[in-house]
Amino acid sequence: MVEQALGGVYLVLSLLGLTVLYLTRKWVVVYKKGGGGTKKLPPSPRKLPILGNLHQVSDLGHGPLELLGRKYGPIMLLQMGSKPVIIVQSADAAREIMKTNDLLFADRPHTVTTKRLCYNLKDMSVAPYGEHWRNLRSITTLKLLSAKMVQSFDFIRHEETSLLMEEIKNSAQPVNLSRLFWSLANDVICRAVFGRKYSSQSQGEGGDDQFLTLLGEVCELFGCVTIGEFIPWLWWLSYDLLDAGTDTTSANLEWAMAELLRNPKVLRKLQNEVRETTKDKEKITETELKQMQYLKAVVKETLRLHPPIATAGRSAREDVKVMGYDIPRGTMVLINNWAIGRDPKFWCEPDKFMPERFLNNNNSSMDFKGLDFNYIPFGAGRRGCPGISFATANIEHVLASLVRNFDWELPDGTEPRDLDMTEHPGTAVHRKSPLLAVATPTRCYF
Ligand code: HEM
Repeated sequence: MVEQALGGVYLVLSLLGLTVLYLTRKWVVVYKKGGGGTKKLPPSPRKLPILGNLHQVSDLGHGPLELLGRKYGPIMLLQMGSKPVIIVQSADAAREIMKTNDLLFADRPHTVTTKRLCYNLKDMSVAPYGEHWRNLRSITTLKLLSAKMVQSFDFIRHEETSLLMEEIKNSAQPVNLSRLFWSLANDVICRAVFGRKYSSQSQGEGGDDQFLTLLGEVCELFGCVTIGEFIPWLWWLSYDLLDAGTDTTSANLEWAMAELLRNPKVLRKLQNEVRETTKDKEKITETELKQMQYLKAVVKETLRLHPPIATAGRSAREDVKVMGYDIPRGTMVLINNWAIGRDPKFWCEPDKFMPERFLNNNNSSMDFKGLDFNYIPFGAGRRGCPGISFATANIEHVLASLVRNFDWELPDGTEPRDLDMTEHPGTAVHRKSPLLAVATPTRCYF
């Protein structure tokens, strides 16, 4: 009996050993074939058979990756089960991917889920580089999200922001800003895309929540990752313009208000600028927003510390060398915007919220165009975000209105330094706990 049991264990162990040998050999083949000689691969933490590096970074979150990068350098190779993934965490390495070799990295990685839910990769954000993607991209940048079009949505931003102000004024305090921002961002984008909104607020206009329920269900489906689809950043790729606009914008507003509540001096400085610039005006228009340099610095600093898309994904279209290392065709590449925005080699006191850093001479010309690779919250190159103007117009308008019309404080006497800033990665990186704040309307309320 005992002998039989031991025999069984021996058999299982042997089979396991053979599987390990086979799989390990397979990975080696992936990385050695095609070039003739041995390839020079980026440094990599020690791997386990079958699992590779899965046990070290189970979900490829931006924080754990940054920690690992401190040991293995700005470009490293992780073996996530059977998938090799290159992690890029410095401005120099990002420049080589998104500028020097932009065309060779103009594909997105995809999974079974993205293929199924994105019309077999017909959606612009996941479409492979080629004619179909180029057509969608030019329609989007030249028509849907052109500067002229974004300007034409001005009235939508005004109406929706005024509704938000009214809701905050009439709500029981404290207000749940996280919920309000999500609903506002979704209403603005739905009105721009479909000409109507779908939140319960619009029930009287024949609106219903079915659409939002469907959107929620799609989010859930993307949340159900299968083995081999371990990469959280891919979730945001799922929804066309709709979710790209809603989730990122609301996350940014949430973090901006959280940082302002945590830094009352910054909040006061911003309020002074906004109130001074708009003191004779009824509405905040583009003209006033253009003059608000501190507001722009607050938005930039929020996107540096809390980029909603913390890691941007690309895929190598051909064998290519980056920083002297060989990257085989088809390899997935993750660019950690979050780590780059906090790199102490470039940013002094990187974890501190200091909008002033964007007003000083060295950084004042930094914008979102992806020309300076120390700061790429919207990505860069051919696949860089086409929604920059749409997003910033919305964010600046809402933030200016919030600090102009209300004084803000944390509920229940919470000290600013005690505000919980834990992140909750998902489609976009939001706060873990909803942001609650007490709003007191000011004399200049409109
Ligand atoms: C704060 C707001 C936003 C941030 C931080 C953001 C960030 C990003 C990033 C990092 C990428 C990947 C870029 C790359 O690979 O180089 C991206 C792509 C994209 N974004 Fe945004 N985004 C924002 C808002 C928006 C809005 C409002 C829209 C549309 C209305 C939008 C539409 C898209 C689309 C369609 C892509 C995929 C582009 C392609 O693959 O060709 N985003 N975004």
